[in-house]
Amino acid sequence: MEGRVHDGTGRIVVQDLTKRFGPVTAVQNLSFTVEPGSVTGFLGPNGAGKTTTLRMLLGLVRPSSGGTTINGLPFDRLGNPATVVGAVLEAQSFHPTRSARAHLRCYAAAAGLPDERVEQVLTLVGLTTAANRRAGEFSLGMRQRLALGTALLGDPQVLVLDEPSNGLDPEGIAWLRTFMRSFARGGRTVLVSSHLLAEVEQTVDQVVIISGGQTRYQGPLEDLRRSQRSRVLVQPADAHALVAALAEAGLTDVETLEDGRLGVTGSHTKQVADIALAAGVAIYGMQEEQADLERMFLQLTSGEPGQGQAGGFGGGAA
Ligand SMILES: Nc1ncnc2c1ncn2[C@@H]1O[C@H](COP(=O)(O)OP(=O)(O)OP(=O)(O)O)[C@@H](O)[C@H]1O
Repeated sequence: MEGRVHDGTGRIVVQDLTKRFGPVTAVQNLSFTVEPGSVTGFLGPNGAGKTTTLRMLLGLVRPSSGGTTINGLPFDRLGNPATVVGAVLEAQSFHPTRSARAHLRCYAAAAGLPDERVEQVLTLVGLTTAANRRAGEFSLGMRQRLALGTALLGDPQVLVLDEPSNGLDPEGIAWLRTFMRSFARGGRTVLVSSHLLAEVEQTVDQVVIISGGQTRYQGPLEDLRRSQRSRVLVQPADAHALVAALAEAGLTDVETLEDGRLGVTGSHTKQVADIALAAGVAIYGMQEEQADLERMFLQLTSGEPGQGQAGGFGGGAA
């Protein structure tokens, strides 16, 4: 397509990016890469610098230093950007009396796209029946769909969404999740920001976690999950005997909890039960404590700038 001058990959690269607003350093030496064919969650608490980073990526804010590229090019050299990257940022506003269809036609015309594309996009985002209604009367969920439709007009290779679940009902969230997945499955790139890991956990394959304007972790969500080792909580008749038997089997990361149970890290219920049986120790109760991703996310993001834990998890840290 005309204007699509790029390396063809759909890759997003953020390199040594820094943005200062007067005394506030919103983003500090941030580096990460977003690969095509996957949904990447861009995560961090409120004020972490997510929106500022996305605005720099989209050419809306000038970096103090460092830079960003999409398809190997900075935003202002993308030619016809609508065909490369579509974005839904926070606080989208529409002309209140203009219909959804008229709104999309307006943007399509500006990007040199035919009205036919507007009809395709209305179908894509499920707004066909509401197409002639005024955007001012739309619910928040419908406005989000319209914003997404606007972003998709140029059939972009890369989709950037800033906290898109805000204000969506469960049905809308489920729909968006399916949409993002299928978009990425076709080999395209999705970067979606959120301040809640739980919100995107079921959607994303990769995560970039930032806090205080710095990268805390970058890599597959699965690696992060794996790095959080689960624990078996066990109530034995004879704690001393079980601790000794576990140690003999190489399980030495064992602690005694306040309620008298043992917490065995790095094992699973079947292994602990087998060891107890072989040692002749009766077990009164046992339970596996699931890896708590949210707790890890909070740990990762609670550090101040300069206290990053990057490098400590899963080997994919930036
Ligand atoms: N135009 C601006 N002028 C001054 N400070 C700003 C400006 N934009 C952002 N900041 C500051 O930069 C920091 C990062 O803000 P940013 O909006 O990028 O974070 P965020 O991770 O997107 O948070 P949220 O989820 O709350 O939107 C904050 O301290 C914010 O107050």
